Amino acid sequence: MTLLDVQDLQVELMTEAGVVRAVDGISFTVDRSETVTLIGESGSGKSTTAMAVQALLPERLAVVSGRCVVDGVDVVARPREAGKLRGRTIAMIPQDPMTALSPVATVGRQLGEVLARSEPGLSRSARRERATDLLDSVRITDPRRQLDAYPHQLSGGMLQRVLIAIALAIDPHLLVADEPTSALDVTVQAGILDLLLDLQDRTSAGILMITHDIGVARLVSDRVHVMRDGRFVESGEVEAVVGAPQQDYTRRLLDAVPRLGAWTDGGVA
Ligand SMILES: Nc1ncnc2c1ncn2[C@@H]1O[C@H](COP(=O)(O)OP(=O)(O)OP(=O)(O)O)[C@@H](O)[C@H]1O
Repeated sequence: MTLLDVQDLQVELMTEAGVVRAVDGISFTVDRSETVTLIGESGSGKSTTAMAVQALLPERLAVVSGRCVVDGVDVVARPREAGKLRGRTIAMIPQDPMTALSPVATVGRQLGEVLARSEPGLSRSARRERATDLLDSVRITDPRRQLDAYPHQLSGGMLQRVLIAIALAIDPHLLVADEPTSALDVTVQAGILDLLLDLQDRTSAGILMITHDIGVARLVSDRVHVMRDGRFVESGEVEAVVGAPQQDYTRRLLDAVPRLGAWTDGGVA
């Protein structure tokens, strides 16, 4: 069975300026062990899609139609059941690790709270062991000591590793990663992406990756969908799309990859 099956998804957002059709009839799938990337400029509808897949759009402000089936459950038709999938089947890796954790609780406590929900039978000491193993699995050195650290004591890259450990604590089938490296220093970005791929190998999770960065897409994706104004303008295997883009928009997106040298402020028209 396909892990995530999205068919003709449409999302209209009620904004102060009126109704915006943020997602306009897109269809795609993600299987276990597969990474599918939505790539596009800011405002193209990527994050709205990621939120719709998790039934996280505010009901009063968003009209969602189409099908969005996660592990056999259509989260558009049955948003209440989607709540049960979150934190069990679906986990999210957020964009900004600096603000995603509570500043007043230690890493160990925040990881422990997730474990207490996902594995209620664990004793306190077993939870601590499991939390240590999880930090170890995201390559945090001296994990036992880091359990007692507060978020402000860790770097952005370390915090993103902690958030990945928290996501993994529930053994998710589907990971939704919305720009997981864009808030991080370039020197640690590749390490985080490499870690995600390594964990995917071990867990067979499917990944829905959201990025505006063609370098990220190229590194992690099996397939990509290029998004513009709520629609897919081009889809395919990553090497085909990046190597021989068929659409002008994709070509301009590729050309917009920052290079050393002249700075142009053109964006992608
Ligand atoms: N809270 C909001 N209020 C008003 N408009 C919104 C809101 N959220 C999204 N939109 C609009 O919906 C459309 C899709 O936005 P979305 O955030 O999904 O795009 P995106 O590709 O993820 O961009 P970004 O990378 O900047 O997050 C845009 O036209 C955007 O202006």
